[in-house]
Amino acid sequence: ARKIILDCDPGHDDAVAILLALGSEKIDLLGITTIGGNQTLHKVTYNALAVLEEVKERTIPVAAGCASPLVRELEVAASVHGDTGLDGVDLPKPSRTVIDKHAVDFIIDTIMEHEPGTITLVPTGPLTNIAMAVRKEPMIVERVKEVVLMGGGVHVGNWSAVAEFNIKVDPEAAHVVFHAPWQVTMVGLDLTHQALCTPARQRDIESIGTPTAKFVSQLMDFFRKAYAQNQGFVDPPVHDPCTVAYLIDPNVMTVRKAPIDVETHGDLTLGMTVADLRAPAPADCHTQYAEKLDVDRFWQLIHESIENIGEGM
Ligand SMILES: Nc1ccc([C@@H]2N[C@H](CO)[C@@H](O)[C@H]2O)cc1
Ligand SMILES: [Ca+2]
Repeated sequence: ARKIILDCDPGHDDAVAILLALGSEKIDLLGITTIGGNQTLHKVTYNALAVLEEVKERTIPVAAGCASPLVRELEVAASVHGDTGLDGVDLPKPSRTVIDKHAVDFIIDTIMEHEPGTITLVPTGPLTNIAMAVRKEPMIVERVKEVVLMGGGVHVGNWSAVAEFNIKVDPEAAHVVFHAPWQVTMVGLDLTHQALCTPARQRDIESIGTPTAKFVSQLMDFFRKAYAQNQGFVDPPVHDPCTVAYLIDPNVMTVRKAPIDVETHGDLTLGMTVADLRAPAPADCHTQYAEKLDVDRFWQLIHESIENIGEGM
């Protein structure tokens, strides 16, 4: 199984990414690290613990990370995730708390304790924790198998005309991550906007009939309303699980190698991920982005994970 650390800011779609990972035997979720993003660090950390509690998962370590971006002030996405960061569901009270190690140290220690090339980092929020880990222990760059992140986009934005939220909240951190010489797969909005939770997909999930299925459906009810009101979508795109789906089955999406850089100064373009598509990617290109999603396969993976979770881990 693919050993991953999920660095997230739950967040409705982050919650689905957690469940997709938990329910797949192809994924060995070594730990969850949290980052201020969709909501404040305290709220998203509570949410991560509560999602695990919801499926009776009480062993996977959860480590809290950075409260705000490297340089800028934190900007949350309450318009889409609500005041709690996971509005629309009654969350169970977590029966445990975070480990006493900071997320940045958890990331570094886990990578340094495992054989080189075995750990995959899966960031689905702002990239502050990942950038801090690279700066504190540069050795992790060569030891990590790869980074598969939800963020950015090629010619598409959701937090400005051209920038995606996770990148725009902390562009300096994103710049560090995209420039470190490791393999980065950017699962951006051009891909994730294909992962729409239509009523039919939601009904298919709910038909599984377990409390977890109901929980996910309730999350989607809120997410649909928030996305319709604030982003003008008919159905909400579930961004974050696309990263985990790619690790379960790489055929679930096509990827294209291209040099990708991050705008950290522009007025109109701050946080834009700029892919250079003018020529074939150079041989040593270490960045690629996801283009086309096999939508049915994606939702099949989600369905299977929720079924596998059954009445709880
Ligand atoms: N409008 C909006 C803003 C932020 C997010 C969160 N940021 C990423 C998508 O931009 C995902 O990780 C998701 O959790 C989703 C929608
Ligand atoms: Ca997220």
